[in-house]
Amino acid sequence: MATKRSVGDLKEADVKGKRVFVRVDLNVPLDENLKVTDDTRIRATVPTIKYLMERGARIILASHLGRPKGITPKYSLKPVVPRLSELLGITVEMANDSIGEVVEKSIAALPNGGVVLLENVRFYKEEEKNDPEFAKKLASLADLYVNDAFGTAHRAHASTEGVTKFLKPSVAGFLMQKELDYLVGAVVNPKKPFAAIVGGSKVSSKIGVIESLLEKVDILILGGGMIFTFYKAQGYSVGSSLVEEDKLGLATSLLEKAKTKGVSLLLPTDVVVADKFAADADSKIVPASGIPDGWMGLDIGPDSIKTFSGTLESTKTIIWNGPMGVFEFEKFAVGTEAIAKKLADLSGKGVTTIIGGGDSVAAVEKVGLADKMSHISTGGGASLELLEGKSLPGVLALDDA
Ligand SMILES: Nc1ncnc2c1ncn2[C@@H]1O[C@H](COP(=O)(O)OP(=O)(O)O)[C@@H](O)[C@H]1O
Ligand SMILES: O=C(OP(=O)(O)O)[C@H](O)COP(=O)(O)O
Repeated sequence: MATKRSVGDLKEADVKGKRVFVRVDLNVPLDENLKVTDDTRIRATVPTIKYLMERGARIILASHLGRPKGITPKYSLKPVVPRLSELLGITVEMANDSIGEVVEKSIAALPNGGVVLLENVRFYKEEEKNDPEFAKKLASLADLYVNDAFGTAHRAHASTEGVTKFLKPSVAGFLMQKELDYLVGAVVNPKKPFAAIVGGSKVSSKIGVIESLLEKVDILILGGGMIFTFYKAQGYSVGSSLVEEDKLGLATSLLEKAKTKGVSLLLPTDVVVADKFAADADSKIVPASGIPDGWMGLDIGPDSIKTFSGTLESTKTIIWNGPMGVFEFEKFAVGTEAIAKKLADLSGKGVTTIIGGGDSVAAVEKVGLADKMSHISTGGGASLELLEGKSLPGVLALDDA
């Protein structure tokens, strides 16, 4: 496994009275009223923050939320503050920016053990560009750097990678360490047969991962928004379903590669289609090859659930990232919930089950099955890239142990 695990240890850092910049992943799902619908990622940040609070550090939290283009109020991190404050037992202060004078003033006023949350770092385009000037500005806010954002460790951005060039020491937080310890162990030498289930909506960033997954897994099950690019590549009509037109060639070559490698690549054979993207849409079940014009696929159908469940029976390790459908709408949550139940059931029979990703974990939490799984990971894309054998830039950038 290329990703290093022996990263600098937070326990060796002297933090009393120091300004500690902690990159966390608070990219949580919000509903239309901007209410947090799953707090897994917030809870996961608590051990590192509490540890620093107890040792008198002055804590500066930074995160992104969503994929905003410039300053966008609906992607503010403000909705996270009440739950975070409750979990930490203090009032977390919210800054209105992530760099600059206002932020510097809030930090100067922070008492030992105090916590300030910076506004969404992606409100600056420089964050995703990993702009060195922006990274320098972030670095200037603090005396040391802790990366606890495992969910964003596969992104080489200013607050996950660039900042470490200007702020030392740069060490891993407890969540980062825990995720690496578990996932590297579980995927380097998985018990076989090994299956990956990939769905969700981040098609363009995850379809590329499939190529490497075909080298690692025995079974690959696809669902969610991922499938329509594969259908279209096979000449099926997909109505108004989510399709990445520029990935049709890649989809065709992946189907070929799976055959050559002897990997069972399973696509749903039936889908639940909707006449609009809404909770109260009209819906019907159609064969995968027959999505009518004007309809969009929002869930996998009952035959697919049956086939997927049967196939998973034979496995010893399963990693799942990306919901099977738009589970936020009850009507289209059936496939995701059925797969969650299947994995919980297999977990009880000794199969290693790993669920990763903000929305996938939210779906499993929603049906109350999270504690039945072997490992709940705060990273979807990050855990898939680890599985591919890739180095995670956010981890590579940290000091060596
Ligand atoms: N068929 C589909 N069409 C559009 N969106 C979908 C479809 N199936 C699932 N999704 C959406 O995918 C989103 C989660 O995708 P993603 O971010 O890739 O997962 P994760 O956060 O678990 O990594 C969910 O909000 C869900 O509604
Ligand atoms: O939610 C995340 O990734 P995930 O959906 O793959 O788990 C991370 O916060 C990274 O977000 P990004 O994929 O917008 O860089």
